[in-house]
Amino acid sequence: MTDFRWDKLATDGMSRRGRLHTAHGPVETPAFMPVGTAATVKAMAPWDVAQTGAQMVLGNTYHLMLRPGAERVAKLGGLHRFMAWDGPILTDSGGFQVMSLAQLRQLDETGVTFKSHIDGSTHALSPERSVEIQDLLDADVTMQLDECPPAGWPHDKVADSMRLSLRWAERCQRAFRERPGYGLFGIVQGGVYDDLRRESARELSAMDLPGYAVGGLAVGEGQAETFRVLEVTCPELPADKPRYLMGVGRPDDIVGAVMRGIDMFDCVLPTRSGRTGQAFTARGPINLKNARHREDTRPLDPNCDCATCTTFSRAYLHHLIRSEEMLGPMLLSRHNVHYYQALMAGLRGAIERGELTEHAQALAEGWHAGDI
Ligand SMILES: Nc1ccc2nc(N)nc(O)c2c1
Ligand SMILES: [Zn+2]
Repeated sequence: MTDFRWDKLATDGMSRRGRLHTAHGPVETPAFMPVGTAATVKAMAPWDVAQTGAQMVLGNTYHLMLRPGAERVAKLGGLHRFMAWDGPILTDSGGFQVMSLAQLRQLDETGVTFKSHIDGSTHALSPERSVEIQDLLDADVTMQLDECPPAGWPHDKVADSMRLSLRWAERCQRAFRERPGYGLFGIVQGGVYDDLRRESARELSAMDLPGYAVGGLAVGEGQAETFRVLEVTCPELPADKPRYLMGVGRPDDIVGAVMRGIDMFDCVLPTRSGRTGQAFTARGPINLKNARHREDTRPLDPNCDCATCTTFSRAYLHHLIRSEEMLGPMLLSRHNVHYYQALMAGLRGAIERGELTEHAQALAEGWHAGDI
């Protein structure tokens, strides 16, 4: 059984090309993890997800503890067998989802209690219970339970929240069941306050965890602030451990974050926007709902070799989305996740060649050129 570790293979400025080794296989970094919230990457079968080149997917403690239940998933053989994904899985710890989805939630030192958004039943999530749930799910990467302060909170409230998350990190580390190939990641908090970000990163670094996430971003602060926080935070994290920016983002967000030292990403954007007809292409995003596509026989993205782009015309995709046919979200989700994986593969190659700056420039020119 392999030990959980991240190998740094090359660097280019602040960016790194690496490889994460987990119980369920390797992950080339920089990596994008499609979000599989309720044990499915929405509208995609696991073989579709694998075909995009994705190696690791994300699951959610919050959703799975409510339905079908963590003990039930364990009884059914764990999340890998349940959803037929035999690659690595990272699960978020639930705190963020509770604050954004649950009703009547109460957060205090012990953890968070809340009512299910599904049936109103009451649940409690402590650092220990969150780690236990992620163990029951058999997640390769467990995320600490944390609090994600909403954008706009004042310094003193963010400081209290960040220090609570640090105490929860300690409790998660004590509760985590060490076994080869599995790791617990800490989550840096601190809002947009440099001093708090540095304190959180330094305290978590001292815990010598196998990986570090940067949380509390992608909450509406805007790209410039996101990048500024990364410029403050990443240098405070161990150079030989993977860094995961949670909930990010658009393609240009990802490129900028890789250039500032981030190795792992997850975001609902490629799947969620795919379901509404938005497609990411080398010439920027396009919306297939737009009437201009209704007789366009060209592929979605001539630079893309995915099954959607090599089989169907924009006219057909426009028809599917307009008709609200199930195949529309399926085909666009596949293309978008494929596009994100191709973006990551391009970034990995550019870092290996020491050409990330030029590569990022070329990508930005394409996106700004706009659709033809
Ligand atoms: N933008 C995000 C997305 C997911 C998060 N998950 C956790 N656990 N913590 C955060 O701060 C997050 C932020
Ligand atoms: Zn495509």
